[in-house]
Amino acid sequence: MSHRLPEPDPDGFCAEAWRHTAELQRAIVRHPFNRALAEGTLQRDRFVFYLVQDSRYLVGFAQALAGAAARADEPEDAEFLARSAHGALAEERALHAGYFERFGLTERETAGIETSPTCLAYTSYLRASAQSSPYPVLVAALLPCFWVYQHVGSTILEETGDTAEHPYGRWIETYADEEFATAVLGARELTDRLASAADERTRQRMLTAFVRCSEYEWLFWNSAWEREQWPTARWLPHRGATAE
Ligand SMILES: Cc1ncc(C[n+]2csc(CCO)c2C)c(N)n1
Repeated sequence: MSHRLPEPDPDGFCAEAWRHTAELQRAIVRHPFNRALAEGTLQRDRFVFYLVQDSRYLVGFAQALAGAAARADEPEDAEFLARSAHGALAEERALHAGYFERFGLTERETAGIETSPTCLAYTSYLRASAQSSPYPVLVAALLPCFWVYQHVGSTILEETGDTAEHPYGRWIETYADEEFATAVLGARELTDRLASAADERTRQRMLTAFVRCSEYEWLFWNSAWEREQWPTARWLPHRGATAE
């Protein structure tokens, strides 16, 4: 079942951030990668590239969430952030046990796929935010990961309807399910609350972080569509994949 989210508080940060990125959010849903994913015509190697990058992304994202949990003022917020960090790592494990196995992906094949420039840039931005941005700015950087995915997942699910026979059904279900929708609402509520207590400069920085990470979400799908490589790789001996 699809779970469309209720609209955010119209006077809050989230409503403003979504309005600000509305065109980009539409472009994300309409990106050829997501069109092909919805239609079930996405080529295996594009999806494999995406899965491998995503499993690396999830580890970095979980580290940034754990950093946010360590900095939260309220125990409930720390619990939410730590639970989300656990969720991201559980998702990474599930990718391995589920899709990696289903697509017959061996360690050798995945190790041969270099972490892409986009994946490294996005995770590096999140890790750097966890280290040196004010806590509200870090939370705003983490929000697109929740919200943009839920938006894409629920929009695709509305188009596909029944996912039982869909080759990417499990992926679609994960990001359109109810538990995940609850997590998105939690992330939005936290972000709105921090923004309403923040000064104008911090709020501006929150918006900048939200926009940047929404851009990285687009870049992430685009990099899988194009199977983005390091243009410099041709001058280097073949490297096995590393975390960095
Ligand atoms: C590039 C990229 N962006 C967002 C997600 C979605 N996501 C991953 S973990 C998590 C929250 C914790 O369960 C969310 C929303 C993804 N998989 N890959």
